[in-house]
Amino acid sequence: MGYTSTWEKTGGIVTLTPWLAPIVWEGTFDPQLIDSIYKQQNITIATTVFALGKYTQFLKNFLESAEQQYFVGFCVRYYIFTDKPEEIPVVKLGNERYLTVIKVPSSNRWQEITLRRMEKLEKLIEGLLANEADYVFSLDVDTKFYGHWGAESLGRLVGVIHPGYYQTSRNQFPYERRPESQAFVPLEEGDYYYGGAVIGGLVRDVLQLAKTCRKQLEADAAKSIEAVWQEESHLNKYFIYNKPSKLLSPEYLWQDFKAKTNEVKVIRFSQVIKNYAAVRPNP
Ligand SMILES: CC(=O)N[C@H]1[C@@H](OP(=O)(O)OP(=O)(O)OC[C@H]2O[C@@H](n3ccc(=O)[nH]c3=O)[C@H](O)[C@@H]2O)O[C@H](CO)[C@H](O)[C@@H]1O
Ligand SMILES: [Mn+2]
Repeated sequence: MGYTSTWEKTGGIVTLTPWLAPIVWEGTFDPQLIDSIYKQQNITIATTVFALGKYTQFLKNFLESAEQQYFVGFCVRYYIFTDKPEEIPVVKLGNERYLTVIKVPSSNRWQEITLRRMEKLEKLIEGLLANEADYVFSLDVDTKFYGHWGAESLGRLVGVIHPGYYQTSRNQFPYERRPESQAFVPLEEGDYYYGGAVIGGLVRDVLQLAKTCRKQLEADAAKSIEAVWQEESHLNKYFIYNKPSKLLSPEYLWQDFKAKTNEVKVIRFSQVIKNYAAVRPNP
């Protein structure tokens, strides 16, 4: 695909940030070409996913669809954090695809489960990932892959534009607005609103992100303050001062209940519809 055709196909869509990071949309890249470039490098992609309490029910669809769409042909190592190892489904994995289950304590607050992901990610990378993988993605489990997700998503530090806010103006972003929180963002700052469901990049860069957010979460906890969107708020703060080198468009994080729009030509990964009251341990 040539340079001109790239621009012709992207009508109406912003494909570069003001700091010249690509925003990945259908039509801006050639999936076969990019995959073939990265395949020569023999890389391993670690993928962490948390399934605590009733969220183990999402694993089967997550893993089965990932095997169809996610880094097909690459070495992928899944790390599943759970308090219920006996509920991990048996899913047939492709060649060079591995799954490790890591037992973690249960929690009766969903907010604690989501924010603890930063600490667990940090420890996992420090413990073993540094030698086992080149890139890492941390993904929500209440999701399903519907389309190709390959090497076009790789970069030093990768965030996803939240599907609910890609057409929203900055002052409407749901950043943490209380100055007491470490996640505080003033009204005149911020570039995009990123979703907490997808974080990626080189192992070293994701480690730095996880460590920083973990410390900020602890500082907040010491003051008995919890950011409005837990670790997602801290992630958004981090990305303002440590800009991602690549952004994924909402094609990489949609929501099943949302109607498809003109801009989004392909839905690759999407939050499934869930009954919050039925799956979460607390309101
Ligand atoms: C689309 C998106 O960006 N989603 C974010 C959003 O809400 P969500 O409604 O997507 O949050 P959620 O309930 O899916 O929780 C996030 C993740 O935590 C895990 N989990 C949660 C509860 C539980 O009982 N068991 C369990 O395992 C699971 O991996 C889940 O995917 O805000 C959260 C902030 O707290 C996270 O930043 C989510 O990533
Ligand atoms: Mn979710």
